[in-house]
Amino acid sequence: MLNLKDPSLLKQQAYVNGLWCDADNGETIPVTNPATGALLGTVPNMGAEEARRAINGANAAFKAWRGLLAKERSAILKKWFELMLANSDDLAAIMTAEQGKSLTEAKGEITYAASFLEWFAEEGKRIYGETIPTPAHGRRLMVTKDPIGVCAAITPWNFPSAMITRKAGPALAAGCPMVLKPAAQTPFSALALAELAHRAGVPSGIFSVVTGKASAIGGEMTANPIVRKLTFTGSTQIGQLLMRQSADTVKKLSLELGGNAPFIVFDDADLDAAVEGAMASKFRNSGQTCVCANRLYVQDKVYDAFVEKLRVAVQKLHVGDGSIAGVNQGPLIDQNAVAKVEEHIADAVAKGAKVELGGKRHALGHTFFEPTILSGVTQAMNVAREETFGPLAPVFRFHSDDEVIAMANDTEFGLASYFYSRDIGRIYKVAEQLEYGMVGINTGLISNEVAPFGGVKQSGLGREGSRYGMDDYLTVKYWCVSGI
Ligand SMILES: NC(=O)c1ccc[n+]([C@@H]2O[C@H](COP(=O)([O-])OP(=O)(O)OC[C@H]3O[C@@H](n4cnc5c(N)ncnc54)[C@H](O)[C@@H]3O)[C@@H](O)[C@H]2O)c1
Ligand SMILES: O=C[C@H](O)CS(=O)(=O)O
Repeated sequence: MLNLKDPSLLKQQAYVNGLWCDADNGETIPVTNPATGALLGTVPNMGAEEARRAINGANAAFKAWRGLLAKERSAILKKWFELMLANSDDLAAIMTAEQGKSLTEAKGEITYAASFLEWFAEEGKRIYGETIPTPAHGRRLMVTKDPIGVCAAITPWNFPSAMITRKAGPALAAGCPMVLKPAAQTPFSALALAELAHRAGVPSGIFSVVTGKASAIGGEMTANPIVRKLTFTGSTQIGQLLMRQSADTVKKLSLELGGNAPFIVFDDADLDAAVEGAMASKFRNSGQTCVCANRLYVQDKVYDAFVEKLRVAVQKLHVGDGSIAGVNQGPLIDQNAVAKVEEHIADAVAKGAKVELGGKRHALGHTFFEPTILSGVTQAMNVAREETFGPLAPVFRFHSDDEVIAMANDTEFGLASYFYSRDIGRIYKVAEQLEYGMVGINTGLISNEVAPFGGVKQSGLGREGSRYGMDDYLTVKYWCVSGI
């Protein structure tokens, strides 16, 4: 078992309407450590009935929560933020155990996750309306912004804490209750957040965590008319399903979906900086992030030098159990994830790519995989069209700016993109032509709480973080006052 400073943070029950509880039928689902396969514990295998109970509890608590002053909600969110930081070692240990990322990355995620609570604790106090110059005598026009109502959230396993607070922060700051279904692989991080929310004074029903049958819980969330907003982070495929399921009750949707990020290195780039950025973008969380560089495009004049520098850097990565000091590449989440990486490598090699480094399952076994570099990669290969979600760096060669912009945009995804150049004219031209929600220029790390995170095309709808992130939890009300 985990060696926590506060063992009470490891919860094996769901948190519904302020109470820790089991599934109605007593069923549980196991949670395992991907690095060892060891059983960490279990959580309730809940379904539609328990989800409905949480939604009803959220609805019952909504009026009082929205009735608080923004600064009163802010104080509770700030307390939650402080408790996350005060318990960051335990929260990180729980995350590393159930998700696999290194303790260093896990602690970084806790800080990142907590920053959304701090940010929206303040943003919630700045939800301004406006007056509109009247078009008619005797009338006054104005706009107020109101909390949208009960929100449902469904989150992925790769960032088990940040993907939750990036939703709960703005929702609660706006005055909305939230019912969350976390990923089955990483429920303990979500339940620890619920415990800290309780300690911070978040009232019963305002933040509930329902664990268990995804399709049953999601089915209730999408069909129940009390839920006015669904916010989802995960694959495009599931996002599309939830969008269809939400149509009958016309819910407001935030969708943070899949990516296929291009990482472009022009011949005028600082190559050492480009390699550093590629390492940060590609191998963070062992390549299991939605904004990972999925395709590395390098201009032909610097192609060989870049591949060699990248090889040197990748060789320094340390694969192992994320709880061990010095490890920076943990296991993949499951065997399906390993199979995806293997399939992308096999397909690329069969179509002419070369394995420059790695290329196979790691000697450690389980779901560990060798950090891998492929050269000679082309648009004809599956890795050019599909999100790998693993430690695979496929390097494509290109000749002209127009050619690489066309290749970079040749995808249904549009989340993150990156490029390295020191030519200001090229920087503006390329950034303006890339069809993505986010563009990293001379950097491989772009995520923070103050900037609008999100994509275009089939990478999603809406933005999270920043001042834009609050809009997704508000409705606009137009007042037309006559008889003045
Ligand atoms: N855009 C972003 O901010 C972002 C962030 C993280 C991950 N992602 C994407 O998420 C994917 C990897 O995460 P994942 O494997 O957890 O994705 P996933 O879509 O398989 O699962 C995401 C969540 O949806 C739930 N789910 C699955 N089927 C469901 C159903 N029928 N009804 C309701 N809920 C259901 C899962 O239990 C999980 O909680 C990748 O595509 C990645 O790009 C995107
Ligand atoms: O994987 C998706 C996350 O949004 C990654 S990030 O930490 O927000 O960049």
